[in-house]
Amino acid sequence: MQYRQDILDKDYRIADTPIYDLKEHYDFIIIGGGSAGSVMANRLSEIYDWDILLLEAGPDEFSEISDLPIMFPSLQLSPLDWKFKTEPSDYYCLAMKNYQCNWPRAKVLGGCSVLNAMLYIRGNRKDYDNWESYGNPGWSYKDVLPYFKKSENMRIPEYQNDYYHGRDGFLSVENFRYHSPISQWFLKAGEQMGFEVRDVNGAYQTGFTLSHGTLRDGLRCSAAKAYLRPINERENLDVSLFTIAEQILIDKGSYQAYGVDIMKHGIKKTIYANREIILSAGAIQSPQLLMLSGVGPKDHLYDLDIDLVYDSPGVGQNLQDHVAMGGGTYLFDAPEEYDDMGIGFKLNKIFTTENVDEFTQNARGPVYWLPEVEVMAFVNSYYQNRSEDWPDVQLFFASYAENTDGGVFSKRVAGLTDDFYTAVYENILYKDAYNIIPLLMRPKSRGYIKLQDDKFKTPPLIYPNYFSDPYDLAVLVEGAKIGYALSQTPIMKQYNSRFNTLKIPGCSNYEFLSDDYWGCQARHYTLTIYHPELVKWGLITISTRLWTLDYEFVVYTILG
Ligand SMILES: Cc1cc2nc3c(=O)[nH]c(=O)nc-3n(C[C@H](O)[C@H](O)[C@H](O)COP(=O)(O)OP(=O)(O)OC[C@H]3O[C@@H](n4cnc5c(N)ncnc54)[C@H](O)[C@@H]3O)c2cc1C
Repeated sequence: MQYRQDILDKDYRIADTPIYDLKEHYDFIIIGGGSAGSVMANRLSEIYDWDILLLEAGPDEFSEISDLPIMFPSLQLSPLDWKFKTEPSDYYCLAMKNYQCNWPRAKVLGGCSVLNAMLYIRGNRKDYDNWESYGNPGWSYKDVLPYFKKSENMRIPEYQNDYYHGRDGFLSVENFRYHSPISQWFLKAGEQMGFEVRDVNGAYQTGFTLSHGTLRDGLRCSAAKAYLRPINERENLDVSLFTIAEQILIDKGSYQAYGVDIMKHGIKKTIYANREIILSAGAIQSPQLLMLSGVGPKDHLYDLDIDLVYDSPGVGQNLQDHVAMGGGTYLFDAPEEYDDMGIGFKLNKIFTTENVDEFTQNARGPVYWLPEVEVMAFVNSYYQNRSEDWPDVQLFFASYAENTDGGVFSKRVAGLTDDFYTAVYENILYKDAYNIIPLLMRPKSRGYIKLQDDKFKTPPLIYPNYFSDPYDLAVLVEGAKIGYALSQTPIMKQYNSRFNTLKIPGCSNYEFLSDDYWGCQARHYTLTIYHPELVKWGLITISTRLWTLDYEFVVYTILG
């Protein structure tokens, strides 16, 4: 890394405020220095008169790895991951060890933006408009678009002057610097199926695109890099790393949150807020901390001997996720001009001294590659009104598959069992292959989160209840079939594209590639696309009673 001082970024790193330098009072205390917390710290500290404290349980990011797009999956299950797992199920995650899916969540300044796939994707126009129609002024598409533009530093030349994009924001957006030629096949295949190749963050969402990334000069642009490093000299902002907020202190009479008990390097301290406490500890730990602080379903808190502050049955409920189906592996014959290393991702082809030199000395090459999602598409399943631009399925196209990495990334992060991997991939190890992964845009199934005990360090119990609404499985199957149809387009057939015929163990009694087979595959190779959320927008204006949030995301009192 001595050649890449830009990655070390020494002058702009965030200094950790030692515990003995923390003040007793701040105007605002932000719990969780992830994507949301980093933005809040930046925006609030624009007001010089306000003192801000940002609390983050993890360290600063280890940029040597996290900055490199090719290393995307490697930080999962590392010390920067809380390493959550779903509770065992007999209906989904069946190909995973102990029937539990991994649910990575980052423990680092910048939060999940430090270990995410860097894909820059906005929500659909109609979703925002629906939120507003449920009684949440300020959340329509026309209202949120200016904020997307304000936050964005669009660096893709053709979009820089586009109405839908901004150039002056903190978060830079670029194309990935390296692509496999297969990415062009995917785009062509989309066109051959009648889709447009377009900016899916622009006027219309339905269509195909090369993935846009939250990248700066080809490297990851985490929320910490985007929003915190540029303001590292603001004197009214303290950032306390390695700091766990263990409890939010709430006055039982006024329901006003007034302080936070923290633990840093084994030392406890209470810090008080003059104005607001902002809870941005992510989708899992925000409800966990609320319940530990006495706000949650009263029976559950009673069972765990947690002192009830406010009976709020909605806390931990309404859990939903963009669930996906893994295992959409298609083999193909690489054109003759490519040697036996093929043209997609192969583990032994990437980590070579040549590629490392190319990266360190010329800032080029496969280190700048995100093979997992080279291209993405938003499409309508059979269940969705196709005249509307409101797709219900997203497809990820990877110039890589579980067999091409020898299981080093994919098997490990998904938690696939050895038996599953052996049955489905061992006979095709390192053969040219690509993946198509369908995921749901608007799942109907709802899960929940519960505490195991009254301690923050004990992971909460996560029940995603994937496919508890059968509609979700039906839509996902349709998404897989659209992916399959794409594999049969003339451009893909030109390379003898064919589905991996090694059957999923547990699904062999179903006719191969029938709807039942696809459904069985989804229930075995169930994948989180890492987007859990719990906010119930329909109730948001009264949700200060349920959730401590209102539509302005003010979190400082329970009753609004
Ligand atoms: C593997 C992966 C891939 C993803 N890919 C994409 C993608 O390509 N594109 C995309 O848009 N989204 C992606 N996401 C989702 C996206 O990154 C998250 O939705 C987003 O980062 C969540 O932001 P947040 O601020 O709500 O939570 P987080 O970013 O999770 O931040 C919460 C922070 O709070 C800290 N914290 C928790 N509890 C406490 C406590 N008690 N005290 C102090 N600190 C605490 C945590 O350590 C963490 O840093 C991905 C997520 C993952 C995990």
